[in-house]
Amino acid sequence: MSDKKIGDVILDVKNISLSFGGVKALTDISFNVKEHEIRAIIGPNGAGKSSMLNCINGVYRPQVGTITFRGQTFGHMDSHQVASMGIGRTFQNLALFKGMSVLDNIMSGRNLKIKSSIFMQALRIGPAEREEIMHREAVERIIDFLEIQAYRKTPVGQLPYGLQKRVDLGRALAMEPQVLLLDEPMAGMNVEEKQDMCRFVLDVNDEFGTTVVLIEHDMGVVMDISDRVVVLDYGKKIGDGTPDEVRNNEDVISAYLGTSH
Ligand SMILES: Nc1ncnc2c1ncn2[C@@H]1O[C@H](COP(=O)(O)OP(=O)(O)OP(=O)(O)O)[C@@H](O)[C@H]1O
Repeated sequence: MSDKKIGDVILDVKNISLSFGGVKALTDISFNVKEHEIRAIIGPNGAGKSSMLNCINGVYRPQVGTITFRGQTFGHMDSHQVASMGIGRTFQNLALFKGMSVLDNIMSGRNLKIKSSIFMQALRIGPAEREEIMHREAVERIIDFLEIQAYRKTPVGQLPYGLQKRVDLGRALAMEPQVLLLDEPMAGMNVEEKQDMCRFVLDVNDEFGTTVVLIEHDMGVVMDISDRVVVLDYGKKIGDGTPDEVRNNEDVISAYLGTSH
């Protein structure tokens, strides 16, 4: 990859195990993510990728293990706490407000940052008014950055799928996360949409310095944009390293790259 500066460990996943009844979704998974890195999690269907992301973002509660984010260790936190700490996410299945405009959807991502009371907001008085202007400016910057100015007022449900995914990214960026979790950001996209999304992920990483953790099935994309890759298979970690190291790992080749993915 480029000569960008990778920092210290920002997110440290240690010995995570997660079961659903008798199904072991994750067994003793450890890996870390360094500041400013693009870190991919790959693996065949059912390998445990989404489960891993959902442990980090507080949706699932692992039975064993810890996650340390910027020096703070937790076994489990709820999604709201995780988001407040600076871990943002996009969703595999879009969870946007389809009837609302692009602008309002991205604005909704700033909820965590809004400090004034609902009462002051409703009356638009004093600090609430100044705050609204500030949030609005931040959202407009994101809209410019993602090149969706032309659709600012368009209801999200009327946009093509690739643009909806871009709005989803915009909403996650609106909370100014330090770490961004992307669950299959290019799934269902055509080649051109994938290229655009790749460019935006790289730009977010480069221009905002945001650390990115992504699950992605498209191996070309993963190998192109990731600094390091962790590979899961049947809930276990079978590989961890640079794209080249992972590409040449025998276990990975037989478990994953040899399949039809
Ligand atoms: N909420 C749940 N309840 C029960 N089993 C679950 C749940 N979530 C995941 N699992 C099981 O845990 C295992 C790992 O699933 P997970 O969705 O994390 O894999 P994945 O690698 O993300 O797969 P895919 O690539 O198909 O999205 C699977 O056997 C799955 O059936």
